[in-house]
Amino acid sequence: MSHLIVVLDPISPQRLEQMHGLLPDGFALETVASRDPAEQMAAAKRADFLVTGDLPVDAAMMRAGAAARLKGVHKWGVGYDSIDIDTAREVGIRVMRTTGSNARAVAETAVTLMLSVQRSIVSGHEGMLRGEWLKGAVGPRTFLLTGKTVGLVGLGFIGKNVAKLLRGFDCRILYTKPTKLPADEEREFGVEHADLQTLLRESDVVSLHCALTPETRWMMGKEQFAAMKDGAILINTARGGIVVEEDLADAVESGKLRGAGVDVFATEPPPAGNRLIGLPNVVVTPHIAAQATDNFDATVSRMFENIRRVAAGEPVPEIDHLV
Ligand SMILES: NC(=O)c1ccc[n+]([C@@H]2O[C@H](COP(=O)([O-])OP(=O)(O)OC[C@H]3O[C@@H](n4cnc5c(N)ncnc54)[C@H](O)[C@@H]3O)[C@@H](O)[C@H]2O)c1
Ligand SMILES: O=C(O)[C@H](O)COP(=O)(O)O
Repeated sequence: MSHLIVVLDPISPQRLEQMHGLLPDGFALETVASRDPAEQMAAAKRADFLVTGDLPVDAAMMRAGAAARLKGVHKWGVGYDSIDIDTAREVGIRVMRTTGSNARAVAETAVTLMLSVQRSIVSGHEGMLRGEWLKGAVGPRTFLLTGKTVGLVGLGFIGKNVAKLLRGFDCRILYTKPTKLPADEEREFGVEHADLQTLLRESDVVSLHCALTPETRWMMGKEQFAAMKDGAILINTARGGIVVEEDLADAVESGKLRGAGVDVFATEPPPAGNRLIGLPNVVVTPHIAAQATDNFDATVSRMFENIRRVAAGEPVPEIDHLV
């Protein structure tokens, strides 16, 4: 009997062909061509397994899927804030992810955004495209990353990779998370634990690397930006819902913060009029931090293996198992 895997996010024909090449025996693969909720719901009703990147799998889809033939939902990546895992548990649908699979890619993006803002790369580039030679104007707004204090909010797979990448920059690295790392791990990654207030007060660069949860939703707002160092920068490659975007725009516009690097938005794609897009020294990217063509085959193979295991009644490795 063939099991049907449906990928909710639209993907290119080339990627789909690559995925077909990695499909285990006894499985068929389809994608949904649009982000239309009715088509997403129809997919939940015909699939044995759903794969989702950023498209939500909500309670209604879980229930409709469970009433039909849905057995599992696999997050393509790590952050599962758009998957209703409470309902999945209630209706007996397995939820999985590929923990840590994109940590290096996201860490590289976070450091790239830090450098882009510190070194005024994008404002210089945009000036050149407009035919303007901004050497004199941009120069005074250009700083080193070397030697700065970087505060990491969250120090899991991604935060640890950021700490490793920053080694060559001789930064002081602070981190905050609910449980402190053992001392030998702090030494290994060259990081010092701090509470959020201390981290905000002392960091030149604050970079977010925690999940979006009820505790972290809107965690970075007016009060937190006011507590940051004058002229500091904020990097967000975690989730848009952690940051009050209007407050961040105010903090940059007022000059309190010197800039920001933002890969993720509260609503994606961000609606027209989002103030972060177009602010000088706010570098924005379309949620691409996790993307790395180099990782594609390995991530897809791991996802398919997890799904194959559920279909065969075998355990999924603890690290990828959510529900
Ligand atoms: N932009 C992207 O494409 C992209 C890609 C991958 C992951 N992400 C986001 O990054 C997040 C982190 O990924 P990861 O693989 O490092 O996950 P992880 O689970 O390994 O690490 C999360 C860290 O956040 C910490 N944390 C939890 N609550 C916290 C709080 N209230 N304050 C501070 N820290 C807290 C945890 O202790 C842990 O250290 C994901 O949940 C996802 O939302 C974004
Ligand atoms: O959580 C993740 O792994 C990343 O944000 C990638 O997920 P996406 O498919 O939502 O971009």
